[in-house]
Amino acid sequence: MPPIQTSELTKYYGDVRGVEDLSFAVEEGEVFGFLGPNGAGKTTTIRTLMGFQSPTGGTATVLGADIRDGAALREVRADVGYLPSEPSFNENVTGRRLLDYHGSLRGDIRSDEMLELFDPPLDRKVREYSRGNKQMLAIVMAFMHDPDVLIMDEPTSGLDPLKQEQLLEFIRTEQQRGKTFFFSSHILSEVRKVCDRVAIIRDGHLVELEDVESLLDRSGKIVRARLSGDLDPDALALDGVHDIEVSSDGSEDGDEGDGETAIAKSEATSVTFTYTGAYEPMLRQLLEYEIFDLTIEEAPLEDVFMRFYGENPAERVEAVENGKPVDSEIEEGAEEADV
Ligand SMILES: Nc1ncnc2c1ncn2[C@@H]1O[C@H](COP(=O)(O)OP(=O)(O)OP(=O)(O)O)[C@@H](O)[C@H]1O
Repeated sequence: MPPIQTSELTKYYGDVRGVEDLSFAVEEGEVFGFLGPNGAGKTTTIRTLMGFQSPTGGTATVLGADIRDGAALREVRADVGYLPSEPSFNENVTGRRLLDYHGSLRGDIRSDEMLELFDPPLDRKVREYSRGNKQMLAIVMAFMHDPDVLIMDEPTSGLDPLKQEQLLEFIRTEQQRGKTFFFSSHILSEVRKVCDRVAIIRDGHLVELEDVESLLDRSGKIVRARLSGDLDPDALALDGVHDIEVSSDGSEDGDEGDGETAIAKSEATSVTFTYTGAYEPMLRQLLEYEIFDLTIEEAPLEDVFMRFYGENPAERVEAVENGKPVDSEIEEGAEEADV
C-alpha cells in the first residue's frame, strides 16, 4: 500500500471549499510535490492528512492508517514527520527545551546530526527567534525521530538561500535512504530540483499529476535565433512550432552595441518560438539563413505552471481529473479568505 493515498478527499469549511475529490497516491521513496496558487487547498490537504481536521467526504490513509481514525493515526505518528507552514511554539521556553520535549514524545534518533545542518540558537527563548530560526527548529523536530514519511507545508519558507539549498540537498539524500516526501510549494525551481512527480491543485481540485520530466518534455524547448535578412514567419510553420515571434533587430532592442553589432542589427531578424518537435527539420529550416545566434533551452517550469495557474480561464489547459473535465467556472470568492 502506498505510504499516502487519498480517495475523493473533500474538505469544506462550511460553504467554503477547501479541497474536493482529491485522489492520488504517493509511492514509497518518492518526492511528491504539491503545487498550487494561494488558496488552492494545499494546507487544507496537509492538515487533513495529519488528522488535525476531519474530511467532509472521501478519505485518505497515511502508512495504512485511516485519517478518520485518531487511534490508528496515533499509532503511525512515530513514523511520520510533519513540518507545518508556519511553525508556532511555546515562545517562553528555549529551543532546547522544546526539542527535549518533542524528543520525549516522538523519540530522538538524530537531532545532533540535524543540528549540524540546521542550527537555531537553542539556548535562547523561542520568542527571540527569527522566522528562519523557527523554521530550522521545526525542521529538526520533523526529522529528529527519523520518520519514514515526511509531510511538509512549504518547507523552505523563511530559510535563507543557503539553508534552502541545504534542505533540498538533505531531502535528496534522505530519499536515497528510502524516505517518502509529500510537500507543498510555490517555488518551481525547488520542485524541479527534488520532485519526482508533481500534483497541481487549483481551486481545490487536482488539475494535473505528472512526473516533472514529462511536464517539461510536453512543454517543449524555447528556441531563440538571430538570423540574417528578413524572415517570413510562414517559413517556420513546421509541426511543433508554437508562439512564434519575429522582430527585426533594432526595433525593440535599445542596445546600441559596437560597430559590428550595429551592422548585424540592420540585417538581422530575431525569432523566438516554442518547439515540441524533432530538432532536425527545425534546424534545416533555420539553416536556410545565416545564423548569428542560436539558443535552445528547456521551457521554464514557470510557463508550464502558468498554463495551469493562469488567472484567465481561457489560458488554462483543460483541467482533467479522473478522465472528466473539471468545471473551471468555479467561484473565486473563497480564495480571498485568509487561512
Ligand atoms: N479554517 C478555515 N476556515 C475557512 N476557510 C478556510 C480555512 N482554511 C482554509 N480555508 C479556505 O480553504 C481554501 C484553501 O485554503 P488553503 O489554506 O488550503 O490553501 P493553500 O493552497 O494552502 O494556500 P496558500 O498557498 O496561500 O497557503 C481557501 O479558500 C481558504 O480560504
